[in-house]
Amino acid sequence: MNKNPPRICQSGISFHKSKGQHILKNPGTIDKMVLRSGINPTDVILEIGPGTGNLTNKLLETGKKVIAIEKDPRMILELQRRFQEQIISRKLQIINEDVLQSDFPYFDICVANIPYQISSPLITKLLSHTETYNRLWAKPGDKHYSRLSVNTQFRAKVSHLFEVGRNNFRPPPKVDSSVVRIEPVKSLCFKEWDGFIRICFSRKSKTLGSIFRQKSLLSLLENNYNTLCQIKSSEVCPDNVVAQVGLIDDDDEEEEMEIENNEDIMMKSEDVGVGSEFKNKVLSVLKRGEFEDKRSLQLNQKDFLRLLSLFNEVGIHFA
Ligand SMILES: C[S@@+](CC[C@H](N)C(=O)[O-])C[C@H]1O[C@@H](n2cnc3c(N)ncnc32)[C@H](O)[C@@H]1O
Repeated sequence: MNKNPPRICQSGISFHKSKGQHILKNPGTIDKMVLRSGINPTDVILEIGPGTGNLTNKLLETGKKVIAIEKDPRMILELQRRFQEQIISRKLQIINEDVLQSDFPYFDICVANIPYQISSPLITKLLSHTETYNRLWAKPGDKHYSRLSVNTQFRAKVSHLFEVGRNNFRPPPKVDSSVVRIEPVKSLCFKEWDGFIRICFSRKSKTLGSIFRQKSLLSLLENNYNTLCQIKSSEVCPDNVVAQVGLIDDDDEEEEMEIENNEDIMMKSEDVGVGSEFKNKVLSVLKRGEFEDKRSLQLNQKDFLRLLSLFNEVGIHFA
């Protein structure tokens, strides 16, 4: 006999715990989730696992476009029955797929009551990372703190919003839940940020003063600087030229890179010798921000942003 029989709960559909089908039955919790998710006026919303559509309904009430990915065909039929009008007016798009196997459509914000079984791979997929959480959220001073931590926290801000007790679900799961907001940060050019962070973490144990004194690095930065100055004076489209002098390849796998040994960087750096004027410019930025004697392992997100903007202020760029 089946010890864990499915229970009939809504519109004649039996919910399977094995598929993570715990339907939110408390309208207050749904309202609060939508309210606190911080949806912007132009956002396209992605909902993962809409089930019978209780959260979908509230999301549609915001007037935004909703794209819902659901694996269970029985739920799809129910959604099609419940939201005929919104499907016709293209306010709701339903995709009948396993979210872990499907390519994400374009979306600005993801609001979902996600199935517990897939929460880890799903969040990993959402953040496009495969690393462990320790490394993702490590802070300065933690043993896991690395270029990866800084880059992930650059891309996403994570905050805990509120708790939802297990009795708000039908059937109730074994544990209470948390509503968490994972907010991708879009403001800065990631390529430039990543180029800069790679350099800062190239020799973790060294001070920034010693890293930025390396001839190969100074020569590379000076080449970039001169090219940008030429672009400015001749009004050539900067994007094209900056791409040609791109500092460092996008290789997220390498956590630590020794600049001295990195042929990739050396190859891109034409050995033109470093003018002392340029070297002074770089060192004066470090001095101005009091970064010369600091090590990357001690710095947080704000410190890195401040140093990058000090470099940018004097025309030094990293992408
Ligand atoms: C926790 S229920 C949430 C239902 C509804 N959104 C609510 O708030 O009441 C999770 C839903 O995710 C669906 N689901 C489970 N695994 C999935 C997967 N791999 N891809 C897409 N949907 C999945 C289940 O069928 C179920 O409808």
